[in-house]
Amino acid sequence: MLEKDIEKVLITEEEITIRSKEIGAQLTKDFEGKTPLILGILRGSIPFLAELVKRIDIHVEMDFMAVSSYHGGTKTSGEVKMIMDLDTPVNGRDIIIVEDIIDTGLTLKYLKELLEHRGAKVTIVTMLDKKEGRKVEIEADYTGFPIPNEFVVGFGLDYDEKYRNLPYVGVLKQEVYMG
Ligand SMILES: O=P(O)(O)OC[C@H]1O[C@H](OP(=O)(O)OP(=O)(O)O)[C@H](O)[C@@H]1O
Ligand SMILES: Nc1nc2[nH]cnc2c(=O)[nH]1
Repeated sequence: MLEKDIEKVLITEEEITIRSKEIGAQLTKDFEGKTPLILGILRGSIPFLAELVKRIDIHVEMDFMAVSSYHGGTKTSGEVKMIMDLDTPVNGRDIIIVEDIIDTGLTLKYLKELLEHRGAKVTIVTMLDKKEGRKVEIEADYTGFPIPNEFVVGFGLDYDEKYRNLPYVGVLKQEVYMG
């Protein structure tokens, strides 16, 4: 049903599962002896975060923040707005931010600076990295897949709040934006 709106699949469910296992194994090694706080950025990160945490074989805690830089459609407003802050104290903690995508970098730069200012040690994991979209300098420590500069949906990523539930990452047909 939803598939009829998809022009092409960029990353399959199987590829995401395999890559999540690899990143989870790497995080297990790199954070051995620690209990990092896995920080999911709502809403887009949820499907990837759910996939990833199952592959991390050390104790972790989980919390969530909501920020927004995209206000509908495919365009960014350029500013980041705090929608829901953390209540866990973060001073001195290892925080692993989990994101669905880095594009301009504005969201993660804002979050990283905010959490570091509060005394946390921040590590960034992103499922997708659209390097050509960057407006500010920020890099992920662990990346699932680099992708070209195209607007993508699925596996958490939305177009007007829809398509987040697609089990893969894809590009919509042009007519979907016009209709
Ligand atoms: O690097 P940037 O250009 O800042 O873009 C990346 C951000 O944009 C999307 O979030 P959005 O604000 O659309 O919220 P959502 O997760 O609820 O869809 C995505 O989930 C990232 O958080
Ligand atoms: N859904 C979606 N959100 C984004 N936020 C930044 N880039 C993208 C993108 O390609 N798709």
